[in-house]
Amino acid sequence: MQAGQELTRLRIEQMDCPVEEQLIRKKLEGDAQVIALQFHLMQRQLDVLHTAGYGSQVVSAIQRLGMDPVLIQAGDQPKTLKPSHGKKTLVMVISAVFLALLAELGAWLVWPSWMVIVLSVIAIALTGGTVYKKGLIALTNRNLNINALMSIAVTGAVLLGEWPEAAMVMSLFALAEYIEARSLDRARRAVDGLLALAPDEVEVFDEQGHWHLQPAQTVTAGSLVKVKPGARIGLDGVVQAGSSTVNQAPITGESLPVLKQSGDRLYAGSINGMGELQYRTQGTYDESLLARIAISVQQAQQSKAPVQRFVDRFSQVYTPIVTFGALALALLGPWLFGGTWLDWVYKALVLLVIACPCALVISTPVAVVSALATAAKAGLLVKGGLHLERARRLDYLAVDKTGTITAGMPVLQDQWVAPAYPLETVEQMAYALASRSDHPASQALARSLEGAVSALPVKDFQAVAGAGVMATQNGVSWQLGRLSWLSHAPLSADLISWQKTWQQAGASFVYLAKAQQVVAAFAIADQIKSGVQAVMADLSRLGVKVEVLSGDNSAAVQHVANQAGIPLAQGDLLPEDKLRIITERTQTEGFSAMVGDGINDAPALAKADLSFAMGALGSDMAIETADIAIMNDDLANIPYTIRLSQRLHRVLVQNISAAIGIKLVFLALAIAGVATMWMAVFADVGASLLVVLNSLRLLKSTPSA
Ligand SMILES: Nc1ncnc2c1ncn2[C@@H]1O[C@H](COP(=O)(O)OP(=O)(O)OP(=O)(O)O)[C@@H](O)[C@H]1O
Ligand SMILES: [Zn+2]
Repeated sequence: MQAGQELTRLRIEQMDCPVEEQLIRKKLEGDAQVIALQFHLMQRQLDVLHTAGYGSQVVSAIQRLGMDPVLIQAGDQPKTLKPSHGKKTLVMVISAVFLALLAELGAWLVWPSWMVIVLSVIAIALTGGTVYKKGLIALTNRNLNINALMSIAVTGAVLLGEWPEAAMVMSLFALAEYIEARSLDRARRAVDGLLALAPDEVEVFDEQGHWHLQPAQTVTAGSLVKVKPGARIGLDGVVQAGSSTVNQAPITGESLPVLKQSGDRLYAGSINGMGELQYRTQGTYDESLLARIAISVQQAQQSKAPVQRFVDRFSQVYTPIVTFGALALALLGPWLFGGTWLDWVYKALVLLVIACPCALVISTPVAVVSALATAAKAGLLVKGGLHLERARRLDYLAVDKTGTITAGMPVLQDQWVAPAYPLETVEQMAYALASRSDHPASQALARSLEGAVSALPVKDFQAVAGAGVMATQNGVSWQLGRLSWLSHAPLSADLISWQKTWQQAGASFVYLAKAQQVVAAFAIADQIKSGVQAVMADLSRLGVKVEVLSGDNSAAVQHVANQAGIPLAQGDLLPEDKLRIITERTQTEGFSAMVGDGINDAPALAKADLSFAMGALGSDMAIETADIAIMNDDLANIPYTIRLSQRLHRVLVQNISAAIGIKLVFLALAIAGVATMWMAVFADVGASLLVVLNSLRLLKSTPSA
């Protein structure tokens, strides 16, 4: 935000349909003081960036649209919203439909006309209030939304003396709106449920030595927090005392509880098992993984899928054309085709009802949000509807080795030390460098040396992505990492033969150099993750070509690729090599994706058409760079994403064809003069309902392999 600007966040209960979004957009977008608008329809939230001090004018502008914006204070948690339509509304709507039916029956049985009129008037009165109010506001803002169209249609029918028709239109519309609102609530709650996982209060140890309850939002980093058996964990932290199995499914999607003991990490939103735990918080609530996920999911809902953008453009053209057509029909119909003027006005009204693009407009966001919620439940953090919609197009997938195909927990196998060189110095220096890095290779060394040696004090520590780590001691430089980075001197015959032996076993190597001279080498071996072969077979069934791109030595990479059943593999790649290869593949192999876990993958991830990050629990890089973060480290989530994307696409196509198809059929019927007005309403709201319910299918059932 720049100086002189202000952000106002509003919760607007009435803003539950794209129709209202349009209304607000029209009102505020022309305003020079309003800099940017961000709609979160599913949360019924609007963020307005405006010049400082203009907030109250924004609020009153929205109030003039007949809505009640409520200010959201910083730090307010996204809360589950009350369903927008209660039992009372349902009773009213059902009575209205019943009365309207009775009026239709009465008209058919030729009851006295006053009886038919009274029944109709009551039905309209029961349901028409809000429709007329919203419709009038829309009309005065020169907007033809569904409420405006319905108001005109019902008024027109009354003026034509078609009382039962008018009652039927109004009550059917109200009924459908009711069901639609309830269905939307369901999709909304699925997302809200994800966001409202952390408890509001946690038990914190204070300076006076007491435990007391405190809002999770106000707990500072480094506090000691206690969590009771069965309770939700409120903040990210590290276990200090106690042991318990913790269900991390809400964060990672993995269904089995994980044992947590002293030193293990805990994540806000997960559920404690049978033991009591005390943990030290790492960061504040807003810095927790859960809060960051919540932000991503919210942002994901805003980035529009291509289909949605098409729909937006379509409806911008479609509604004015049909509305204009209706007007033309009413005015010119009697002249051109004969018939009474009233007949043609009626036809025009039917056309107006059909003109509503509602079904089309809501068909995509509900589907996308439902799919996002389902993905999140499976431990997939998708950063935008766009990515989910495109995943089905995957032709090529580059995978890195360490941490993606392998477990990323290598173990030291053997070490080689230059003849006559003091072993103790090697070990102490290796430990000093390795213990400062979180690269899997360094971690393997650090683990094996931990406790056995003490680290030498070093200065100027530095990590070079895809190469290694370095530092100085007494002015001499020490390096730990890949060979090509730390030395160009020829290797001794002894080291070469030692290397050969371990290369055949598929080991990876890390070298230690003093002033660019190799003084030691370490062979480490990592295990391939279980189930990788099955995932690869699955991917090839889905028509995806897989290739390993790794920074590790080619022999080790080939070894792992063979085990995993991946035919293509390249090793010895620098981060910029990975980037170059991905750039080429996006041109030659079609839609190209990349999955990786380290900072050495970041440039390539950013370049790929679609990027997955593994092990999001470990590295921030994953959440920041990748389009889709796989929280639970499970590669099977990639074919899962492709299938979910295919389902999403099917639903979107079904929705759009149903919405347009139904409209076209009734358009034809209306022009032929066969469609009555309530049939048109049925078609419009029926289509809306159909697409909403169809979209909600994405909330259920997981796509199976
Ligand atoms: N921090 C580090 N500590 C020790 N060695 C490192 C470090 N960073 C890189 N290396 C060395 O450089 C090589 C390449 O590292 P890079 O991170 O690019 O790939 P990788 O993790 O081995 O494999 P992948 O690309 O499959 O994840 C490693 O195999 C290792 O030998
Ligand atoms: Zn509609």
